[in-house]
Amino acid sequence: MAASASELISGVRRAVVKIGSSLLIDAQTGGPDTARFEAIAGALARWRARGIETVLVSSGAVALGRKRLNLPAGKLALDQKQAAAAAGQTALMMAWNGALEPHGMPAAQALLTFDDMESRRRWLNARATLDALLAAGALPVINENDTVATAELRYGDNDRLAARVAQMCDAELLVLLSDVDGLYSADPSRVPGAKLVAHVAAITPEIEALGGEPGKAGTGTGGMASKIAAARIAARAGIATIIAAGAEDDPLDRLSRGAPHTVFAPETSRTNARRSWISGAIAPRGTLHLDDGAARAVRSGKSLLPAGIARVDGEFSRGETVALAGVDGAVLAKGISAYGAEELRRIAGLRSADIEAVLGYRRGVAAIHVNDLVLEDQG
Ligand SMILES: Nc1ncnc2c1ncn2[C@@H]1O[C@H](COP(=O)(O)OP(=O)(O)O)[C@@H](O)[C@H]1O
Ligand SMILES: N[C@@H](CCC(=O)OP(=O)(O)O)C(=O)O
Repeated sequence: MAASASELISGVRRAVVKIGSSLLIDAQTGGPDTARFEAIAGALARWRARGIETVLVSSGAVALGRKRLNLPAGKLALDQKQAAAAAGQTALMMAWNGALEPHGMPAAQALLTFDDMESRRRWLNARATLDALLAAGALPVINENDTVATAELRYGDNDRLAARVAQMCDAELLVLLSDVDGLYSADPSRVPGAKLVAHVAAITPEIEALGGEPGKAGTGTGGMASKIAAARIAARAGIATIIAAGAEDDPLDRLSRGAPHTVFAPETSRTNARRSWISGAIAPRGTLHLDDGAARAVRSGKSLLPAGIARVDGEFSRGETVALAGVDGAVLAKGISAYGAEELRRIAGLRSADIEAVLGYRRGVAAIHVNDLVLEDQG
């Protein structure tokens, strides 16, 4: 049986909620729709009270900036769009600050580029920052850094960015709030009688065809095609996606009470997705030679501590995939190193408590966290 939204939500610890421009802009004034910001902030606060941490991905900068800079309606040139994003982003964050502050959730802006998401090292940095923000009780509010993004290297829609953020911060659920309450058999704004698709088990070409032309929608840029593309990224990473209407008093709580929506099921588990990513690493950039105790610990499902590393071969940065070899030289696992090769050479053989004294900082207790390790026979 397919899991309903309420079942999915009840098991979630961390989620990414993306909200589209069409919901946040007051159609009359072109400015922020304050009531909508407040409604979403309240919904996020109630999720937090239920123990669900959320990262918000908010569009709206270009639309708000267009108004602030008195730019014409219609398609903007790239440089105009970038200028609009710069002027609109401050208005967007002022609106989120005003809405979130009364709930004791400081809004923390993070502007990400395509490069941040696709380069492993920057990805790890961004992930660490988001973790730290959530641990400190802040609400990360993410947008694409449109002002510096180049035409070729940008998502352009926040749906796919949100899916990558969900993957990055190890969320179990991605919620795309829009002006439509799900995926329909045809664009409901044009085809009366179009039917809601409640559950998508697999993103087939027939499902993709329902997305229609990307970028045809009004205030938003992505349209349904980019939401389906986002759901696909999430599904492959083991994350469920829900598309639902955001124009309600509590759009998140309503989902638990059976409001209409579309669920896209994950294609795999999050652990399997991470494992296939690690074991698919074509050429590990280095080898960590372990002592017997460490090899036994890794085989029995524990993290690798620096204490058990006897030698480090190769040159690699933190976040890159390395092989783990036993005393006999045979590779027993692969994993994503939390430290670069140079750092590991300095802390190999040390107790975790001594890492900071040697490096001046500590990235983590483990050299490779168990979640980032795949035994050879599991690959
Ligand atoms: N098959 C479909 N089902 C639902 N909506 C669709 C479909 N095809 C196109 N759309 C359009 O996509 C719009 C949502 O995309 P968009 O305006 O970009 O939203 P957002 O600003 O939330 O990202 C809907 O309002 C609808 O007009
Ligand atoms: N970074 C852009 C996002 C544009 C975008 O994806 O819009 P939408 O389709 O409404 O989510 C902005 O803030 O305007």
